[in-house]
Amino acid sequence: MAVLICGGAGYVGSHTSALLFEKNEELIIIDRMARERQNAVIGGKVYNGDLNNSEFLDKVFSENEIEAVIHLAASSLVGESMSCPLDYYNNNVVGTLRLLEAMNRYHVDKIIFSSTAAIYGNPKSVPIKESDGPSPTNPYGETKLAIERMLGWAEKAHGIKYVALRYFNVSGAHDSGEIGEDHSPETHLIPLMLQVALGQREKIVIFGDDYPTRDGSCIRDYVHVMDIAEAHYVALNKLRSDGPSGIYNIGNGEGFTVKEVIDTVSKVTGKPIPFEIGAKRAGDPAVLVASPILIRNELGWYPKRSTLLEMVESAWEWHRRHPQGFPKIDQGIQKEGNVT
Ligand SMILES: O=c1ccn([C@@H]2O[C@H](COP(=O)(O)OP(=O)(O)O[C@H]3O[C@H](CO)[C@H](O)[C@H](O)[C@H]3O)[C@@H](O)[C@H]2O)c(=O)[nH]1
Repeated sequence: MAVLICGGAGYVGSHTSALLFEKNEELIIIDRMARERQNAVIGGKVYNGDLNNSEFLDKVFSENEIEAVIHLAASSLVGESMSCPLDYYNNNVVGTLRLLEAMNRYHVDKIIFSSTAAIYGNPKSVPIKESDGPSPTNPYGETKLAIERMLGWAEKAHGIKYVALRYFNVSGAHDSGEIGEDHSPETHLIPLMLQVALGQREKIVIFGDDYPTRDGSCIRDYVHVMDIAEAHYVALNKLRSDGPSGIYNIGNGEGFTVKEVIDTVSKVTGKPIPFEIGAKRAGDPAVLVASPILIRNELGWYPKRSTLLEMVESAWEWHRRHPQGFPKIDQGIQKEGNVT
């Protein structure tokens, strides 16, 4: 039986797919960008399509024997969600609703869901525990919280077991240096800085320097993408062995300011990273740092590449080797494959 990975051509999705492929899992990947990003996918049967399309889901579920779903298909930019909230509800909440309906129709009863630290909003205390009340400050976080709650009700009514993984700030790349972070347009801090180091950008804008933090810039908990991929595999095996549903933080338990990230990127790349101070970004909490204790105690997962240096080195390896990101299809580099 196969594992269905929704959003398997995205940043976390492609690394999770690669890990499961290396573990000899049978994979079905669906992604609405599967054609454009086919070079991000190293194995499995790939379908190009949208979760909101129930007929498409019927095709995927009827053509394959699916044991479990790993669901990472979502719009995930905090700033964009502030200006296009309805798109976020449509892509994230409605897309997941259609997926759960399909799982229910085809009697698939296990799902690993990619949730986010954005559901906490401005935390009352750090490190943030899963038991701390959710209070999102942006529509992106609201949609992920709505989905977590939908999963809870779907379990009660339909017996669909779930693990929701609340990612903090994903960073780094696959050990091969052949898969990595490639968004268009890029908005994330570390890849933007690496573009400065590559000479593709002049400088970085720090979004606010009067937050109540040690140097005034925002603090985030960065976690390596391969550690996140591993968390999905661990969670999948927990559900396979009849473990209970659960919601877990996926972070390191340590936070770094934007200015500290600049210093690390400069050290790793050997290049200065010029910056200027800009306005705060709407919806940005000052500090997000995880308590990663619960998942360690219950699932035995902990981050193995936990230093910022390791994460930036790994991201730099990918960006250095692939300064333009994945080869684009219109550049004529196309893989043999069964993109449907
Ligand atoms: O040009 C930039 C880009 C970012 N930042 C700052 O750098 C930090 C990290 O920003 P990212 O955009 O890299 O990441 P976010 O923290 O906004 O978002 C990440 O965490 C969120 C949860 O809070 C969501 O999960 C989201 O998908 C994920 O990318 C933030 O404090 C942001 O204000 C800057 O100062 N300048």
